[in-house]
Amino acid sequence: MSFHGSTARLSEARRVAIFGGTHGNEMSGVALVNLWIKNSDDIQRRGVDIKPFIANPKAVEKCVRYVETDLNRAFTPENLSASGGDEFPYEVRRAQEINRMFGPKGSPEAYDVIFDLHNTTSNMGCTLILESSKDHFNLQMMNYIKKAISPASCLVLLNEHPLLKYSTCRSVAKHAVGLEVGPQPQGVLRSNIFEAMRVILKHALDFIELFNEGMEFPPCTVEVFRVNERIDYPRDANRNIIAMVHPNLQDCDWEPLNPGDPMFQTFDGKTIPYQGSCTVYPTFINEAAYYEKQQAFVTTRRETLAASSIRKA
Ligand SMILES: CC(=O)N[C@@H](CC(=O)O)C(=O)O
Ligand SMILES: [Zn+2]
Repeated sequence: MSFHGSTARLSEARRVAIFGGTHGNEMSGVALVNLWIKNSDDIQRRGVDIKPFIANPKAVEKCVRYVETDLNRAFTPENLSASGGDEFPYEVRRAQEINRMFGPKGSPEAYDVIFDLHNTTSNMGCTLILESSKDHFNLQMMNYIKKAISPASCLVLLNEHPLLKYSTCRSVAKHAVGLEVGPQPQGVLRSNIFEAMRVILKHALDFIELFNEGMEFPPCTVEVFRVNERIDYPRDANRNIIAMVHPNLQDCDWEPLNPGDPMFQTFDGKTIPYQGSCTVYPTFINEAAYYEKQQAFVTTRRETLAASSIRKA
């Protein structure tokens, strides 16, 4: 990235991938990517090579999140640099293959953008997930999408936490964009969720086309929700869950949770309040896939990021 005046000059985004089925039971991404593999009319853009791709075909076939280990946690430097083969879990071998096809991660040959399509059982609506607050291309894309879909809304989750960040499939690309749409049960297709995902992708690809054509995007600000803390369910000495998300919190993703507000409800009816020190914005509330990760929800803090003006180099 170089600066002329205050405009960042960035290389164009010629190679773009759309991943569905990173988790085999999140059906909107699976259906959209399979549709686009058959007929790519919707995703053609001038001057951009766009590849729709099923990331975890074995998990899709079985309609499970993963076969042996979570593919969206597998793109660690250790996994990607390991040599050998058969002794590794299927998803680790698949991560190495994806890294060869779309990476190598961190190299100049890597794909420019990877969109990774997910569904959540939480009531999160349309959420775009970023991994860096310093990626001005992605911040400008967020601003573009938010304006384009208005008055509908989509929120930006920033997962830049030193301990809570994980090694995603999309992190192979120079610009990683997660798209999380819910609520939708695992293994289920809902037309409204499918449609919301399709429309966001349409605007995202429009942004890339305009950028490649030389449009300058002026400075802007983007509201993001930065991942702050992971909250587990209350458990007994045997690690069994003893409470559920409180009815006042259930489905209230992105709404402020204040100290003292009800958070969990025990099986015998007692309320457990939130005891943090300030207002937070919970999300991924009661996500089905996160029971095994000991996570009832994640708290976020709202902040405003400044994006510099950008233009193709
Ligand atoms: C429900 C779900 O799978 N969420 C994604 C979020 C992401 O892509 O960062 C995950 O845990 O990998
Ligand atoms: Zn997922």
